[in-house]
Amino acid sequence: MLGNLNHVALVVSDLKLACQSWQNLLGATVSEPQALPEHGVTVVFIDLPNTRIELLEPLGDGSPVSRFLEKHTGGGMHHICMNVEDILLARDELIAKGARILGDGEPRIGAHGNPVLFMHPGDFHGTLIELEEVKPVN
Ligand SMILES: CC[C@H](C(=O)O)C(=O)SCCNC(=O)CCNC(=O)[C@H](O)C(C)(C)COP(=O)(O)OP(=O)(O)OC[C@H]1O[C@@H](n2cnc3c(N)ncnc32)[C@H](O)[C@@H]1OP(=O)(O)O
Ligand SMILES: [Co+2]
Repeated sequence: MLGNLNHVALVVSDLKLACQSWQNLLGATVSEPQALPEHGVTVVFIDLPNTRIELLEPLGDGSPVSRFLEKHTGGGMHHICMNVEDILLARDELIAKGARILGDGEPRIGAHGNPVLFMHPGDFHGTLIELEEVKPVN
């Protein structure tokens, strides 16, 4: 089922300051901030040779990362995202095996314009997992 690591997501309390740290200390190239009100976050991506880092800041009331930030003052690692070729097939297989899909169970469009789903961290030993549908190029 699993493809490449798509991104590792870090929640930060101040996106502008976090971008400056990654740029100035690590020489990272940081994308322009993208507001995703439907997901309650503002996001930037940092491209690495083999994957991406996603920096997340809460956006609006009821952001899914607000409570995380309250518990982890200053921020921290929030989720990992892996590619799947067919997200509905992956979802149905996971449900059949007893795993819980967050939200209403339907994929939503993520930051890259692809369908995404989140799995309950309780089913993965305390790690929040995102799956993103990425079709193979050939
Ligand atoms: C899609 C756009 C973009 C992209 O990549 O394209 C993004 O990635 S947006 C990312 C933000 N969106 C989400 O995270 C959506 C899925 N998340 C959720 O639905 C919630 O955050 C949820 C259910 C994981 C937690 O909700 P909430 O914080 O309101 O609940 P609790 O604080 O009560 O937490 C319940 C339980 O889960 C543990 N928890 C929470 N967050 C994490 C985490 N990031 N990693 C590991 N575990 C986490 C929390 O500690 C609680 O555990 P418990 O044992 O019950 O105390
Ligand atoms: Co993500």
